[in-house]
Amino acid sequence: MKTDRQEGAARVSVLDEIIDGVRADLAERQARVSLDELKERVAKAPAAKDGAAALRGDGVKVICEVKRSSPSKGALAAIADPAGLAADYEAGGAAVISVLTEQRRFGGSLADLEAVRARVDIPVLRKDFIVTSYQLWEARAYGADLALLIVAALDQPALESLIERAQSIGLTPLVEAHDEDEVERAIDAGAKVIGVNARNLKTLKVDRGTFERVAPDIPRTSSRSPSPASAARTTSSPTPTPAPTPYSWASPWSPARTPKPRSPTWWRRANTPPSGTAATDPR
Ligand SMILES: O=C(O)c1ccccc1NCC(=O)[C@H](O)[C@H](O)COP(=O)(O)O
Repeated sequence: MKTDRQEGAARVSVLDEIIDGVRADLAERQARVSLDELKERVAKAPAAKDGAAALRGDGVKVICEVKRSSPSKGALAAIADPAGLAADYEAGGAAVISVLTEQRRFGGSLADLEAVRARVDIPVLRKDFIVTSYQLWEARAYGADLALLIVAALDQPALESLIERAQSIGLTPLVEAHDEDEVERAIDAGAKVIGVNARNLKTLKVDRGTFERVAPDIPRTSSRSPSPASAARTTSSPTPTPAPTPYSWASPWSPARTPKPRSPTWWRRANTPPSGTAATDPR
């Protein structure tokens, strides 16, 4: 039987194409580096920094991004020295540094992540298209404290299991959603830090009203954020100042909007405060 993807090219989204490339690159890395090797490296690594704590609190917290190119914008900046750029971001007041590690469309690498980790003291996010726990181990092995999980890229069981796995190895999962349904999926899956991307990753269209529309659905006990690149863009400027974002990171629950009716289980789960992360792998 034909799948949706086989029936016609029109049904294959930009996100699908990116993930196909990510899986091909991942297969090569898995052939070179075993999971056990990654785990050994993680065991020797310093403990992860608290990514969620870095994003909580009053005022706007900015995630600054090391990103050379993107499918929507093409080439952005050559970034010969990603660690130097990250140090500039840190000096400029960034709360977290996001490092694109996807190679084909974004020009990133795990080497960039490692170099940034070695230079800055603030938490570092691995920004990629994570579809397996191997990539989470890689993230930790190369120094990430947070890892991006994109709801649109994962079915619900995979999302739940990757959130759990990330937490179990000390990573803070930053779960990215684009609409109300994805926010609900993120919360149901146990996300505590939710990023709202104004860009639909399947069509690349941007709707600047997205955060305002979906933020009221995110409980106060979660950190909510516009997507990293909405808050701070990669720049070749030597001393970039984090750009202001129109949205406060932890803006108060909007009384102007009545949240959708939710089940008692939803409310219990959504309002359970972050419990911290376990440092050990149960496996
Ligand atoms: O930015 C893209 O073109 C893009 C396309 C498909 C999947 C992901 C994509 N970007 C991921 C990012 O790293 C972006 O920083 C983030 O999504 C927001 O970027 P922007 O919409 O340009 O502010």
